[in-house]
Amino acid sequence: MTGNRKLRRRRPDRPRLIAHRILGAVTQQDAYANLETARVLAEAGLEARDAGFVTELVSGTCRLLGTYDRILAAASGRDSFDPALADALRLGTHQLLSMRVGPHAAIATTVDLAAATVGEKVAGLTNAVLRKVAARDLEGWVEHLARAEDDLGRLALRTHHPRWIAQAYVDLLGDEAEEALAANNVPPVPTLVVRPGLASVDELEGEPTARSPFGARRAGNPADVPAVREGRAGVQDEGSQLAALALAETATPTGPWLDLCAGPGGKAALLAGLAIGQGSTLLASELQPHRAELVAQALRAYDGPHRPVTVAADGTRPAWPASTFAKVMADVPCTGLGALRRRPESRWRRQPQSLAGLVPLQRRLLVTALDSALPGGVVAYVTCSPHRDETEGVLDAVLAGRDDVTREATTQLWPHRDGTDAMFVALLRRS
Ligand SMILES: C[S@@+](CC[C@H](N)C(=O)[O-])C[C@H]1O[C@@H](n2cnc3c(N)ncnc32)[C@H](O)[C@@H]1O
Repeated sequence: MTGNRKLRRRRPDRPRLIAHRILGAVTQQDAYANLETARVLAEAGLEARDAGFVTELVSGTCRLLGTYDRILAAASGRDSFDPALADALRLGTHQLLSMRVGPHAAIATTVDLAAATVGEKVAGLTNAVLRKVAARDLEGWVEHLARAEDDLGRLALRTHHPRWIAQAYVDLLGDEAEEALAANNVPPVPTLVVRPGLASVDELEGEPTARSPFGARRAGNPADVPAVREGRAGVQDEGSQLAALALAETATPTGPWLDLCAGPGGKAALLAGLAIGQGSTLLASELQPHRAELVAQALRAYDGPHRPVTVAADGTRPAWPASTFAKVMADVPCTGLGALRRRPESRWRRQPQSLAGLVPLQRRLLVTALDSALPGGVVAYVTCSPHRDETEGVLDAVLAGRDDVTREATTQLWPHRDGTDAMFVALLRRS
């Protein structure tokens, strides 16, 4: 590269530089794309149009990351790149294949970005690889790569999921799996929820949710809604609202309520208001102190004699006597395979081995939840994953050893059927 050509290199534009920084935090430091985007944009002071461009660039790139990596490998003949170069190429690929950015602009701006963030030495490689990527559209690439695949591999490629997740969906849904997987590629409109007794649904300024009487869908920044800013409302998927409602509406003896795995506090915030409405008090318990702090924040607007209590505690070693609670929410840590619409990078980060680590914990937490319930009390076992190992598998293993528990109802929600996260809810009554 001569000195003259170096002088002609443009500085990358700020939105693309910011998108590159956010993507680096996601791919190299395990940040969550949506949280990192919100954090960086809050400080960046970009115009709304540029902020929208960054959000689409990052979330779209993360959602199709595995597909783009396969395209880049095929286009370059290389299995790996310097991490910062890989991120620049991924962003360029998303602009070429999934955004309305012209090929010349997508390639030229990505070459500038790679040169500025990695070094002038990668400019030629970036240009050459992206020209090859631009030779096909996304559908063409998927068809090209699918030639070497079996049926499951083709389904995974077409819907932009890793093979093991496509397999789990096929196991659950058969022919309906493709529709369900495709629904994970459509980002949902944010859903807001009131704290019962503290705000009305009208105050959410959105379209009321179909099944939860406490929610409304509203595009835009939730913090623009006064009730959200004041802690009298929050953000919560309708499926999560329905899980809390199912427990709250089940007839039980009188007694306090427990949320065993409460962080960051979505279900606890709804349950706390519903408990107050029934003359009860919610104890919200969460293992991680910083997440317990988020729960306390979510519950901050409640007051009065039945106001909720938050503690940081290990749910497998309860800090309360057995047989104490009328209603127990066990919303256990899970793979989150049911919330892929809202967490764009999650499908590529999770591995099948994640299940092996989570299932024993899920079983232990369910045992504690059941032991914590009063005779006649009800436990809601909830996952935001439809994976059989985390749902029916855990129930089978735990309930096989207990004759004091009756299964009353099971619900599996799906984005493509219900417009919610794929939340699993089982109601279990202790005798
Ligand atoms: C699926 S999230 C709960 C979501 C929450 N119910 C809501 O609606 O916002 C699971 C939570 O369980 C917590 N957790 C993990 N292990 C735990 C344990 N041994 N005891 C209690 N909580 C635990 C995690 O830190 C995480 O916050």
